[in-house]
Amino acid sequence: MPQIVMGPNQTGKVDPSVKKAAYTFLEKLAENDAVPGLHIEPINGSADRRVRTGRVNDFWRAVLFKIQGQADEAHYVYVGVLPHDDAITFAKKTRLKVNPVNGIAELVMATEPQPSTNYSQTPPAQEQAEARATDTHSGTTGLDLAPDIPPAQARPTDSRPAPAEPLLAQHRVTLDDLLDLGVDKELAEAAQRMTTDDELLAHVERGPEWQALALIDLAGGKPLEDVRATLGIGKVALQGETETDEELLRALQHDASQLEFAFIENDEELRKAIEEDDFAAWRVFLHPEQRRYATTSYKGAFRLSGGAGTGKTVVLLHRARHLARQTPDASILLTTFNKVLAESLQIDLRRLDPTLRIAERLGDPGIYVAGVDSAVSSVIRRAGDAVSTSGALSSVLGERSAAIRDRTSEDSAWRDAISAVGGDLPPEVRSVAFFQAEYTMVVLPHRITNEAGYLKARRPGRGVALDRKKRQAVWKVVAAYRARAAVEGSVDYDELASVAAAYLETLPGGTVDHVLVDEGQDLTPSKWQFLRAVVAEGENDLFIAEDSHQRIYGQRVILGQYGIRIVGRSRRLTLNYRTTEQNLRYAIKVLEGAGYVDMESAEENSSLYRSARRGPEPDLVAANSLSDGLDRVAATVNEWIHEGVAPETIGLLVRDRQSAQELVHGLDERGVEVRVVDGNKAVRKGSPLAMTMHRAKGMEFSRLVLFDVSKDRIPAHYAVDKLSEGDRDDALLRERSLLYVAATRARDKLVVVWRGMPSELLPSMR
Ligand SMILES: Nc1ncnc2c1ncn2[C@@H]1O[C@H](COP(=O)(O)OP(=O)(O)OP(=O)(O)O)[C@@H](O)[C@H]1O
Repeated sequence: MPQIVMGPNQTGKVDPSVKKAAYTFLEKLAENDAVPGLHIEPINGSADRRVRTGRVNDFWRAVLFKIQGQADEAHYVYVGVLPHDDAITFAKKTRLKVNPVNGIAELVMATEPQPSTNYSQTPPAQEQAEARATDTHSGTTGLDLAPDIPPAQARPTDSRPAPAEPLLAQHRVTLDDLLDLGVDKELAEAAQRMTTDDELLAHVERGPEWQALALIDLAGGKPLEDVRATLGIGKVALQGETETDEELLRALQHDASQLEFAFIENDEELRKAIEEDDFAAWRVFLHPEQRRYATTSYKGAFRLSGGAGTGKTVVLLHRARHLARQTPDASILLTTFNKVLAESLQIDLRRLDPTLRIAERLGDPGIYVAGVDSAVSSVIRRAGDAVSTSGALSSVLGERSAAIRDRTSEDSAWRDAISAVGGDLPPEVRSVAFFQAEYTMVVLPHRITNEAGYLKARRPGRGVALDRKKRQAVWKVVAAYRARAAVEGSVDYDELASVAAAYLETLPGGTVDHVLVDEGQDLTPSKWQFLRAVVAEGENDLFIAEDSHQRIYGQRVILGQYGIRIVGRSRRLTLNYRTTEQNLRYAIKVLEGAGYVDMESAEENSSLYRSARRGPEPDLVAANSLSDGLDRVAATVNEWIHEGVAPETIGLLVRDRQSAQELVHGLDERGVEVRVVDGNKAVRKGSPLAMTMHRAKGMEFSRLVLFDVSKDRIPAHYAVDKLSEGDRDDALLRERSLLYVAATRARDKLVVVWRGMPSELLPSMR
């Protein structure tokens, strides 16, 4: 059967019915390219002898490249559907070639603009260019389909008041470097003159995807050798002037070619790739780095860090599929911070590949997707009495009844324990936040069960120094907390994770073969000890996706302290697929000025984060009052809906639940219906969504409003007041991270609204 390869799509926005017709056409082609009615025809006078058009219906034609080679069956590279005449014009001047320097496959076109057309179902060039400017997978699209963007070299660079040093020159990247890498000469020469990110982005959108990404990285200061390594660029030698079919097929398999060309495995993949456009791109087109991390075998635990939106979750999903396919009987745990995020992982896993075996129980063959607390509970349930008879329970909590009937209500239990001990407590520890941190960071991970153990415990990084007397007072509170829980037969989530870890440590081997973790920065030591114990140390045991800049819960964790040895197996993704360069720059500024440390104790760095997409600058709205702010948001949301933005892709984020209710109520009064998303409730279509910034973790929106980012709201006083200095610094860091998480949920447009004085954490205000 012929092999279909999806290429850089040239279709632009079309009706769903056209996509459906294109899918039916390709489905037939993939079965048998000799079927009459497909009309696979060469074009007279075309620039590429391999180009073909095929009949989709009376009006539309598919544009394809047929590569026969020595094989019995041909490969067809599909680059889109166009109205009949446009398809012919386009097919005549487009060419699929092998880059002679590095062997990457590229779709290239003549440079003269295409005449505009009048067909009703295809958007005018302006719209196509706009669609591309906010397109996740912008590629060679529009080398000549974007006549509205003037060629960069035609721009009057000398009209600037004071010419700045070009970006590439700032990093000592020469024209020869670019040519040696394989960048097209014209693109390279123009890129050499670019002085701003925006200018460069506008320009590189016209080149093949790999060239765009290489230039963006180089302009951002990534060393040349790293760019080569990232894209897997080496040297090749073509046999002749033009490539053979075999050389072209090999080129299509190049890591960097797979940014734009994907070998389609089955009808389902084909349907998704066609019908869902860029929303499906993550399933089909991976960055070479993403592909590497999804498929490489590692001798032990691996840590993948990367800014918000760099595709860490995408890598995890692909890696889960890769491991499952490699060893169909393997048991894989795909886990994350909570149930909501786990559910969305499971949905995306099914989208990626509906044929994957989803395990019903932890340890069964297949992929078991669960929040880490559910995975803990399932170990405890399965262990039954052994939790106690193995000594696990007492090793963590001391001697107490094995009955676990309930979950401790942590806040009130700590409050009660603190007031029971009362006056003995030094002021710097007299807060629920202190005890929660002390308990999860010191007491539980060290499995301390009595005062003597606590008196000699090491407490690195805890901020508040405690002498013997203070420790004794603190232990009294811990003992009170535990005594009450023992009576009630309750445990908190971290206690349970510690008990499950202690139980698993008594068993030989692991419960699962592989563990994949998302949002690792928010897991506590007990959860890490559990995850360490659930899989035996060895090849591909733990793969951890995390971003220390996005830690919004708990304290900073150093993985090595909990038996997770990364030792050199740690990499970072830097290309943001979600948001525009403009939104990203703004979000990164939120982080500036604060010291972040990663999960291996190294300093975090956000300076290499880049986006290949452009969009408008964020709107910063200073409202006079709450009512004025609500008026402005109502007007903005109405405007977006009027423009045709799908309501459920509009997000409104606030600091806390009460503000979410106020916002919804206020907008309702102004005739704008908004739905609050809370807890585990699924997101429904039809209305803009309001939620807390915490709840928005892991989500994304096309248009986003951060509402009431006012001085008296963020940082939230209840999160930082009454803490010791050390704990307050960390709480402030989490507030900053929360704002970063919130701002990076925006794909295309970000609006930040405050009332009166803006939050001090906002970039422009510092
Ligand atoms: N190779 C790709 N091609 C197209 N889109 C991609 C690709 N990789 C990621 N994306 C898209 O980028 C967005 C962010 O991806 P993902 O959620 O995996 O990032 P993340 O690093 O986990 O983000 P966060 O840390 O903010 O949760 C998603 O919309 C995803 O579909």
